[in-house]
Amino acid sequence: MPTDLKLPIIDLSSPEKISTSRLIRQACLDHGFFYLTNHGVSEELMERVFTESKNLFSLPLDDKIVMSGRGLRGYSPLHDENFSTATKGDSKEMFTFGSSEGVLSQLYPNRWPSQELLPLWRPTMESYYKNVVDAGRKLLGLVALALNLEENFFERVGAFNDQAPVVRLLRYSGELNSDGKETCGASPHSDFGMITLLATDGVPGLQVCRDKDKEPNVWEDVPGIKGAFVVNIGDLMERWTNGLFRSTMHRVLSVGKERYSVAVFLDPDPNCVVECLESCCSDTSPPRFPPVRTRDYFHDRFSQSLTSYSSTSS
Ligand SMILES: O=C(O)CCC(=O)C(=O)O
Ligand SMILES: [Fe+2]
Repeated sequence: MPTDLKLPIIDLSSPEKISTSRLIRQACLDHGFFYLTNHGVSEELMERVFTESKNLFSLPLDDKIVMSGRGLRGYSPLHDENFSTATKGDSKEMFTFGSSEGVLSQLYPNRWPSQELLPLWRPTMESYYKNVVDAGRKLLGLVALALNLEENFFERVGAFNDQAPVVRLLRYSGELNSDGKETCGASPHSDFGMITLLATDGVPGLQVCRDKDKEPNVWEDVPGIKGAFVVNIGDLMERWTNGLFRSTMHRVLSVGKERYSVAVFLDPDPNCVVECLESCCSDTSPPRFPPVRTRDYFHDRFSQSLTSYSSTSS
């Protein structure tokens, strides 16, 4: 039986920036995961987002399929994403959207459900986007302080802006294997970007594996805390920090119950080159990863994980 992981709780509203950034540093070194409270996104807005998400996924498949868009925006059906070659794909549906402004929105235009079908959908989601991105900006400022950088570092180097983050609504069908084997709603993976802010409906299933090299993998449950985000470090942040901050492997196990969650990926701008921070390398600890442009890195990762992406991209 997996045990609950006791993750640190970070209060984003604390005026004590330095001590908060120290707590974040420790959480990122130890777990790569923490809870975020008092983040400024109201529970009322979160509830509306979950209601609209359920409304969308409850539409007939024909109405959803017309909103498919190469995996990166719009609807992705069950089994589209797969991080493991051994399975038929994750038992989840997804809907992804981003900012309606900027270059990314021209490359990958948002797909919105029709106003006749879901009149409150777009305003609710756009409001959520704005609110979470504001929280994300504040959080990244503290992450920068945690790395002994200037608070606006990630904006200054062109990594963070209002248009690069992406929201992913998820619905896990909850189905269990008839043979009693573990079934994954989301197979084991690490997130690609800088940082992820996750809200769930309280149904369990999220688990982390703190040491992916240990066989067999040890999985620990991450229970939800009402109103709090579960935050985790992504692979590009791990690369920036030369592995100091951990992009921890996680998965969602099916528990025989439908589950909804909303992940906001604070991805770097596609043109941002991610290379080891000076403060994170030395003669004795040289850079472990070569510099990489975010766009190229994401292209490789999505090609490996998303069927709808690899079937249409070159
Ligand atoms: O739904 C969850 O709890 C986790 C989702 C997740 O890990 C992801 O979409 O990357
Ligand atoms: Fe994830």
